[in-house]
Amino acid sequence: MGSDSLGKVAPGTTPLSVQMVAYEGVIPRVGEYVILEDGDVRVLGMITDVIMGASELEREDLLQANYYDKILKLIERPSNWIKASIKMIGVLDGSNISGTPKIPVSPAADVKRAPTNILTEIFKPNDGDGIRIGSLMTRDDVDVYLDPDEILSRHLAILAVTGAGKSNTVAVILEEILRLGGVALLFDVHSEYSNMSLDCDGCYVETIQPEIDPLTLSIDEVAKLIGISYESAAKMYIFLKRAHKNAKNLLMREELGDYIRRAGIDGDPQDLLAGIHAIVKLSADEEGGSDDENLLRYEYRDRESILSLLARLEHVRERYSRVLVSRAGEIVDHLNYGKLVVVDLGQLDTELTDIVVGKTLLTLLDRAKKRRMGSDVWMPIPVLSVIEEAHILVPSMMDTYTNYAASKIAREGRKFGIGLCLVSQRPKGINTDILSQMVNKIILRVIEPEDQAYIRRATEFLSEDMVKYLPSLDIGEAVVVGPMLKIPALIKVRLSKAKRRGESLKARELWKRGIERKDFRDDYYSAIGD
Ligand SMILES: Nc1ncnc2c1ncn2[C@@H]1O[C@H](COP(=O)(O)OP(=O)(O)OP(=O)(O)O)[C@@H](O)[C@H]1O
Repeated sequence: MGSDSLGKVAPGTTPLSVQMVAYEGVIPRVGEYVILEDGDVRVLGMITDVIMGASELEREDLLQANYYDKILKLIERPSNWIKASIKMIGVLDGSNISGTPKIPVSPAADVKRAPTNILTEIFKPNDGDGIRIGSLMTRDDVDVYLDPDEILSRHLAILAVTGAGKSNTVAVILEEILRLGGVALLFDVHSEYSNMSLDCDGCYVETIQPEIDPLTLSIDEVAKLIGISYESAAKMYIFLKRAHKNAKNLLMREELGDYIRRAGIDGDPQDLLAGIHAIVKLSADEEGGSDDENLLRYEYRDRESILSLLARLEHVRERYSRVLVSRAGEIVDHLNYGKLVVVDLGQLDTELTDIVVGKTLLTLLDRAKKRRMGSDVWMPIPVLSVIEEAHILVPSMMDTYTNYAASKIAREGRKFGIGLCLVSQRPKGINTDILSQMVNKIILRVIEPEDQAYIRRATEFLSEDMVKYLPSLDIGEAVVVGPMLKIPALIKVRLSKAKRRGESLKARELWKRGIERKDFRDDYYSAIGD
């Protein structure tokens, strides 16, 4: 028996799985890659389960531990045996893998630990360079690379319970994409990545506070912003649509500023939302009977809808004044090669976040399409867009704007160079159609059986055997499936050197620092003279 020999195949084999019995003293590890040698045929497999027994203790009538003590006194050590289940991955030709064998491997075939050089060859980057995500969980001498082409064209989901290492995985992937000169856009819902620094030469990160020029909003986007739709409030929607159209016409004729001034509201003469607000306000003041064709005509019975629309516009303009900025540039204009743009959404509520993300994704796709069609719009492609907290923005039970935009990118992004990466701690809360189009998945620890079942249903390459590992994974350990890897793998994600805000709190250290600095509330207020 060589040092890499683990055991022999036990009788009762199938083309898809076998059991092995281990040599004495050898304990195979779950997740370990093995090679089954059957004559000239070499089959790569993975150990999916290990069971240990003790021959002298296996009589059915040994129902009390005292019996075990008595036997152990006689024999000192029981003769332990180990059996392991092996799932077949494919037939090996050198380091090339084809499909699973068509006939079962013969009993008593040798089972050996897969050699490092073969595994290194399997997990190395395709065209000389790739995304170095970490190493095999059972073999830290084997680096694992993901194929960026596949991530960009078949998308990616990173799923796990909180604290299992999702954000670190995102940081590693972004760092690697930028190292390759790539372009990335991250929607940072909790300001976790804002102002982070990445560990890669020549790459850079820009954190932007989102701003939207109301002029770039479609009528449906404005309606969403003020919380109405044709279905929920038909009259208001129709009045809004007319005001939107009239404001645009006035803006083109450079007359919008007059209306904004006449209405006595704050606003840049180019601010379309201020213009809509002005038109609705003047129409309310005129009680529907104005001769001015740019104002809204309405019957007295519809006054309630006009007043309600006015109240909503006032509320939205006041609430979102920091984001709705006339003449603001597009977020996608910040993208560049070797650059990560972090959109800091931490200060925004869910409704506005949804509009910013949905609108930016659609602009991204639109620009990429135009560039592809040869129009002279500049846009660096391909771009990986990352949505954190995907269960909020791309939910299964609600019709959000981001849902619409993400599903368009999931379907069409591949053709135009827009990849999507969804990150979530509540997989079952994500829209199932979109999740299943994230063909590549990195799944760190997932405990809830419902989440596991949901992921399983939405993942083409994920077997039951692999789902079994999910609850027991340690921080940073992950099941990785999809065409970004040649074969599914259990990996340990490497720790990124990026500095982020979202890392786990070190409570004792922070309290100690506070005590040392005498950082107490009363001292603080007396120091600032309050
Ligand atoms: N691969 C890893 N190796 C070692 N430590 C890790 C690894 N991944 C994450 N950690 C550590 O675990 C902690 C949590 O990681 P991280 O913030 O990435 O988890 P998360 O799943 O994104 O959590 P949350 O859902 O709360 O955002 C961090 O302090 C991080 O340093």
